[in-house]
Amino acid sequence: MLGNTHFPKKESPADLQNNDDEKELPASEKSLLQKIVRTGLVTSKHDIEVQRRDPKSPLYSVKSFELLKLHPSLLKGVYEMGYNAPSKIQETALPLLLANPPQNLIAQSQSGTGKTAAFVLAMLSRVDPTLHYPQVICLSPTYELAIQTGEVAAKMSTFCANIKLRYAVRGEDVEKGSKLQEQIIVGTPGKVLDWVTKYKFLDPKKIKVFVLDEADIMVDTQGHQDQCFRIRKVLQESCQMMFFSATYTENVMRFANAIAPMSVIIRLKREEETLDNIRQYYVTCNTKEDKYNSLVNIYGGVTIGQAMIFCQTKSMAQWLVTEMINQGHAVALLSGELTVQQRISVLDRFREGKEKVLVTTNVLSRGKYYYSLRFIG
Ligand SMILES: Nc1ncnc2c1ncn2[C@@H]1O[C@H](COP(=O)(O)OP(=O)(O)OP(=O)(O)O)[C@@H](O)[C@H]1O
Repeated sequence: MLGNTHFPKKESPADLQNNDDEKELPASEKSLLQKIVRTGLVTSKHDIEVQRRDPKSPLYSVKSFELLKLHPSLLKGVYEMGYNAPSKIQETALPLLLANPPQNLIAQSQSGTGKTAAFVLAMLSRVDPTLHYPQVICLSPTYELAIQTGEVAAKMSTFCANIKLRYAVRGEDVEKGSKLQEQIIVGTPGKVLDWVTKYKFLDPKKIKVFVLDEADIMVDTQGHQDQCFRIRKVLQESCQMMFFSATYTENVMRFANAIAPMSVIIRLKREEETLDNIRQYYVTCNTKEDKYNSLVNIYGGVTIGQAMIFCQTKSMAQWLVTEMINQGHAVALLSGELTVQQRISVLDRFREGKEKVLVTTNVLSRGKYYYSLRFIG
């Protein structure tokens, strides 16, 4: 029984409590949300900590992208993205990632500090565009996170016409017996493992760079560690391992050392969390109409920049989208039935502000949400 009267005017209404005791968002969802709502780099006041096997070996850090001697087309892509200078983690990570002979790197820093941009730049500069077979594998824990990484790679390689990327995620099919021609494979562990070991769409011996991103989320995901190890096992010993994580627990480090032995380890201590623009509440409702009314009330009473609405079922999401469109809202639906390209385009439109409301099922969330609203900005 929810209606206008039940929605709070301001703080602390009896029937709308601060939802502090709600279960923590799944890490993959939190990470994705952070990427979507983020508008720029998270800067850090802390110093980088570096662990090397030989502390006497020189450690370079660069204050400009020019000093990295990147291919001009790649440098142009970096500037086109609006990056003027390397972030703190990039200052130290990039010279290590690009050094010859290649060396393994384990890097930990919180979300938003520039890890993705760092390893994407390294991946792109290690590729030989004249060779038409996979040379880089980059693993992400979920479909959506893989797409985010692929998008960064696509943007950064705008001026590198001959570098091609292929997603190895659910819904992407390759004709049996064929061989992939793209130099970069970005995907989830299960799909990549299938493509490498079961279908042999690519030759693992030709992989020069193996990237493991969001490794802390993988550690917590059933089966991912094992799948990563199985892919790792068929790669050459000389393959450069790049291991990235937002946190630095014992489990993550055990995983890191198994995937990327003899690594240089770099860490950047965490700044305060930056999600203070997200507050959580819940409203108790009995029917979907109640929930819809509650939603309408929220729209009536609160100034909302953008909202993400998580629904438990596809049919609920579809129903809600139709109702909201009828009310004149600019709404997008992100559902499991969309193709990779369609999902990318939906997320892009939302990020660009063309759509004010994103309704989604557990495509974006692993939790069980009933109209879990998330207001952004
Ligand atoms: N050198 C840079 N200068 C300006 N902006 C940058 C730079 N490097 C990255 N960014 C931007 O900062 C934001 C965070 O970067 P990035 O996604 O690489 O961080 P991250 O540590 O990988 O975080 P996450 O794991 O959440 O993706 C992005 O919007 C990215 O485009």
